[in-house]
Amino acid sequence: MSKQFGDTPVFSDISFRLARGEATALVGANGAGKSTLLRCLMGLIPVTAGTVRLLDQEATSARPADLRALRARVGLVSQKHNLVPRLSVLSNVLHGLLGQQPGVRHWCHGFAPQASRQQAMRALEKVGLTEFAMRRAERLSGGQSQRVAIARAIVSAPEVLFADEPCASLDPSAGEDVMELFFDLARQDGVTVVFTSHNIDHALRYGDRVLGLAQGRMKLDATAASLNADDLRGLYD
Ligand SMILES: Nc1ncnc2c1ncn2[C@@H]1O[C@H](COP(=O)(O)OP(=O)(O)OP(=O)(O)O)[C@@H](O)[C@H]1O
Repeated sequence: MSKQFGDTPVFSDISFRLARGEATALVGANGAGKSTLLRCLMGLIPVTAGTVRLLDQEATSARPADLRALRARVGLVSQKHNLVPRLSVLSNVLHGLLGQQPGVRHWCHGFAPQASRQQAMRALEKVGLTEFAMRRAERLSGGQSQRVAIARAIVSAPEVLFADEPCASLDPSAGEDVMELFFDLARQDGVTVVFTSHNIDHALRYGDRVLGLAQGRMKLDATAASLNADDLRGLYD
């Protein structure tokens, strides 16, 4: 596939396959096109040429309703947690169910069906934050907020998780905790993960496979076990 904004190409003629249940690290310098590629994979923005097949469905030509159904099977963790600050932690986790069950009932925990609240509490349990369920999201630390964002991403039991620099805004220790937690949960449930990172060590440690974007091309596509840090540093030259 290829993607350009106006006349400016971001990447051209790239092609790759993601294996189910595997974690793929997407690396490359600032502006290489990692976030753009993730957004294309999720069908949030159109590709300029080529196709994206996601979970055995053609995402690029899907009708809006089919695309919505497809997105409901996918979770996203972004660099900034994007929680709604004035709402409770539990309400924020419930927002992860909006793709499957749209409507105001999943906006605020007070209106949510009991089954959904239980589902959200189970997700909070997985990230170790049940005691914070009723706390306003604005009163959490950065690390706690990112864990809530992970709970929001996994509450709908997605088959694929996309993570755009999930620990970029965290200090090294909190970042390590978030990465460990994220990958533990993904592996337990056999979820397919694609994550972007500027941390070469994380890419090699948490990725089964590494894709490297540079100069608009996929310069690297290999198993993490076959790569060393210098192979990845070459992408930043
Ligand atoms: N909506 C947009 N309109 C025009 N250009 C865009 C748009 N989004 C991204 N770009 C451009 O596309 C290129 C790739 O950006 P992208 O954010 O995908 O890179 P990245 O690899 O994720 O970078 P970083 O590591 O800094 O987050 C950049 O040159 C950026 O300016």
